[in-house]
Amino acid sequence: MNAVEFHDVTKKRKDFTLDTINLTIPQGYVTGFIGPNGSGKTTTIQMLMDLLPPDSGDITLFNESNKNHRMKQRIGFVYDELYMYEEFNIKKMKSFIAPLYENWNEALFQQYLKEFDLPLKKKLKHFSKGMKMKCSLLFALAHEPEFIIMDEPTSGLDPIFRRELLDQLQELMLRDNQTIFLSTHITTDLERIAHYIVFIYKGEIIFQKSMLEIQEQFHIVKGKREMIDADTETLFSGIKMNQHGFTALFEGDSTVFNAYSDDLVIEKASLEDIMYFLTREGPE
Ligand SMILES: Nc1ncnc2c1ncn2[C@@H]1O[C@H](COP(=O)(O)OP(=O)(O)OP(=O)(O)O)[C@@H](O)[C@H]1O
Repeated sequence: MNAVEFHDVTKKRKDFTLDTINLTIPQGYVTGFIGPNGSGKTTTIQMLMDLLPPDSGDITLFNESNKNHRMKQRIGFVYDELYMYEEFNIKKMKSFIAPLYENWNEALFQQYLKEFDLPLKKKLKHFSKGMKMKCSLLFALAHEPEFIIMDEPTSGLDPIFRRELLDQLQELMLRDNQTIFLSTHITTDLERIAHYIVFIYKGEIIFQKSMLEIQEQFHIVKGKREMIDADTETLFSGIKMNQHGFTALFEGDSTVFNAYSDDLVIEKASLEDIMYFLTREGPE
């Protein structure tokens, strides 16, 4: 079962097009959403949350249209922009938000408020970026959503809270059928908690794969310069040359290089490596 499905979704903006997006977010797993700046991650999430209408295509949430407002009860949305409520403090915000949710858990709210060390009566406009993110997280978690959507949740957080947040998310995953979709530039966070990765670049989904497939399929290969010619070049992505040799990304079964094991170094590629080499113009 998928928590979310995008079917042929297209959105044109001034200098940018999200082009025929098809993606799924499987229920019960953590899916990481990665891509360089300006690739379309926030635009995709805004459309998912029905904050921005697509030009064409359709989006379903738990097999129903994402325009169905009942679905919002089941979602916790975490992001760092709370500007609508800048004049509010947490106490006032709670008086507006809590009644909207059937599953509002006041005890959990109080527990997180204490854990996150947030002031109840300070205006949100005086909050730091990290405090805003924690505040967004507080409200998202307090209604016990079964699906949490996060747009760069760890970006403004100090390393200690970031790690605590990841532990918290891992704990939430132990709950039945919890689903998390999380956009981030901190790919090492995803290497710790994600089961699936969606990679978007220039408005196109480049791949959607499980972490297991990624670990098995992507390799960094290093070798001598003279090994790169018109034929071998096509095997690799983002070839990087220097005076000592080449480094490139290889996608596939690395046993094809077994006969060259004395001349090549082959390592597993990290998510950062994959992003870097797939978006590089090579060879150079
Ligand atoms: N309101 C808008 N009007 C027109 N273009 C926009 C608007 N918001 C975003 N864009 C453009 O859409 C493209 C994708 O932006 P988006 O914020 O979705 O990318 P992103 O992957 O989330 O980037 P980042 O990692 O930098 O947050 C960019 O080229 C951006 O300039």
